[in-house]
Amino acid sequence: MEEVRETSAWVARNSSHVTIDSSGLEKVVETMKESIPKVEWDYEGIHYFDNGPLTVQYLFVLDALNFCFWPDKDLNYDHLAKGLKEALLNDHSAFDADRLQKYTVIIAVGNDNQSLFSGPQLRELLKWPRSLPLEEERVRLLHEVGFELERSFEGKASKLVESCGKSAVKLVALVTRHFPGFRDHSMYKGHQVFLYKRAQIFAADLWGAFKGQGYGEFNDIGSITMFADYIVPAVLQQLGVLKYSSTLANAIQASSEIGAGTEEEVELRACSIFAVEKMRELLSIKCGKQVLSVELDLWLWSVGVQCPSLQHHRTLSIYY
Ligand SMILES: Nc1nc2c(c(CN[C@H]3C=C[C@H](O)[C@@H]3O)cn2[C@@H]2O[C@H](COP(=O)(O)O)[C@@H](O)[C@H]2O)c(=O)[nH]1
Repeated sequence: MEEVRETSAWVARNSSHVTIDSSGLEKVVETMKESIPKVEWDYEGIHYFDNGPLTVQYLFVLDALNFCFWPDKDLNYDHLAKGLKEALLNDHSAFDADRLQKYTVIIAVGNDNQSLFSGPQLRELLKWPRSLPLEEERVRLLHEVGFELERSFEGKASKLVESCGKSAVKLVALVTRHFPGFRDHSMYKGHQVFLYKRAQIFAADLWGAFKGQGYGEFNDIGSITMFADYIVPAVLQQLGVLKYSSTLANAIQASSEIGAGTEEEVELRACSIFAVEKMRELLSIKCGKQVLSVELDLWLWSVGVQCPSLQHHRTLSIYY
């Protein structure tokens, strides 16, 4: 993911609101000298897994919807992973490409209070009692996944993965080429910046779930960067690796929304990618330890979600 690395580095070099504190970074690396924290993929035991193509379909649907849980304070990633797992256990064809194109949202209600749309509703699939954040977008993205899988990959996410010849880089390129909803990029000070959070986490989820074998075998897993979400930047800030301008720090503290595509938002995400790359480099130079960004990400993310007081930035976005 050279373009993710390069454009994030450009943002970090030109940033106005977020900086990377090299002494903070060194301190964190110092604490990791003895042992690098290792977190098992699915340490929570919440994902569907059957070691076959249905798991690939599950992970692709999961990562198509893996964004923006915070507007509902009771909702989080676990609900999505578990809800989709349960749906699949109840009905093995729930994520068939034709079915994905039929999920609906209550957009309009008729005079008799009946939904004007038939078809199963996404929130029923997830057994969520009220509307989901960005629900219309979630339904639109499900349709896009179903439509394009049917059109180009015989309806199967496993075919998409098979066509990448064990390359995570190719997988990310193919996913972003075929599925516009995964094209996570921004304009920043006149430069196009690539972040590709959901496309990259799909490759990482395959790698983690299949333990680097079968559908999860990638010869270039080291090319994937961390996944720029809203949890890891907050953890990096808490660890003293990221420093925010006082205006940005106050906005996050006050839970004010940070607009999608603003300088602040792009910097929070891009500087996180750059900081994790630096952390990885430093671990290699100082301790001779080779770590993957994916492994650092999973550790940082698990620290963040276990800290209920963590204040993260709030952006309405379909990308993370
Ligand atoms: N950087 C990074 N971000 C991640 C994940 C995951 C889940 N990965 C699973 C795969 C295997 C593991 O066992 C994990 O269970 C979700 N997120 C992001 O977090 C946010 C949700 O937070 P909250 O609202 O508190 O649930 C939201 O932006 C979501 O997209 C990750 O791994 N890394």
